[in-house]
Amino acid sequence: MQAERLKVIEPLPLPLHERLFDDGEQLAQALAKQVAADLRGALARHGEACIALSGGNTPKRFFQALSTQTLDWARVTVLPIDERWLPPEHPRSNERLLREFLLQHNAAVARLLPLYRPTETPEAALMPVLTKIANEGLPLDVAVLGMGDDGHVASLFPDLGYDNPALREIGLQPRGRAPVMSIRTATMPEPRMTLTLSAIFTAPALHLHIEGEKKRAVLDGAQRDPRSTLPIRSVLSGAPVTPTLFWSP
Ligand SMILES: O=C(O)[C@H](O)[C@@H](O)[C@H](O)[C@H](O)COP(=O)(O)O
Repeated sequence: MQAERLKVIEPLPLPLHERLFDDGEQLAQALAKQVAADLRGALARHGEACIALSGGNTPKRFFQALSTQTLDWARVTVLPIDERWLPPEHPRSNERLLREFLLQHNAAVARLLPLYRPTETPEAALMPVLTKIANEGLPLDVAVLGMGDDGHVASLFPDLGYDNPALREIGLQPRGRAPVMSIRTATMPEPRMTLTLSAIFTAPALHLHIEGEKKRAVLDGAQRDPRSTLPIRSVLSGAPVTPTLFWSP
């Protein structure tokens, strides 16, 4: 009798809608149009809209394109998805990034809900920030996530919880966890405040804005490997809606 041949079944990649562009400028224009449509839909449905946006370098062109979109920005609330614990005038501040690149032109009248407070540490400001975000910023209507080369999203880094596994639960569990947490990581120069996936996943419109081959390879690996522990894998596996990837080389 022929020995039974065990067929190795490759795990299916996690679901992800994909919109691919030739360059960052085309991506920025398309993402701005999509997000503007998402915001108009939220405004039509419930008279206001709340959007959470990642910081870093990638989103600058997108923010500039979004700032000129026509919609009722006065009824839009903007949150940084995370914040480096630095004053808003610091060049690395995500609040500064939003004020300089998004809250201009048509979007100048939008309301910003910053995560930063002038306290020595993010832990000292956690409860007032968490309360304000929970009461005035959630649920989200739109969230746009970036990703680091190491597969981090927001300020949820791969070493999250290395010294306290409970932190990994708080940050990466898809629901039922605190919406905001303070983060310390060996890979970044300053402590952070970040939305958790519990908060990010309240957005019915969830977009990933990722550029470059290196990040694409990290994303593909996390999408296909069920053993991946990268935070981006937690986004793809836990999101209640299928995210849309906006990618260019
Ligand atoms: O504060 C931050 O750094 C961001 O919120 C972070 O999550 C960002 O999306 C990635 O680090 C990618 O950053 P770049 O776009 O600069 O590569």
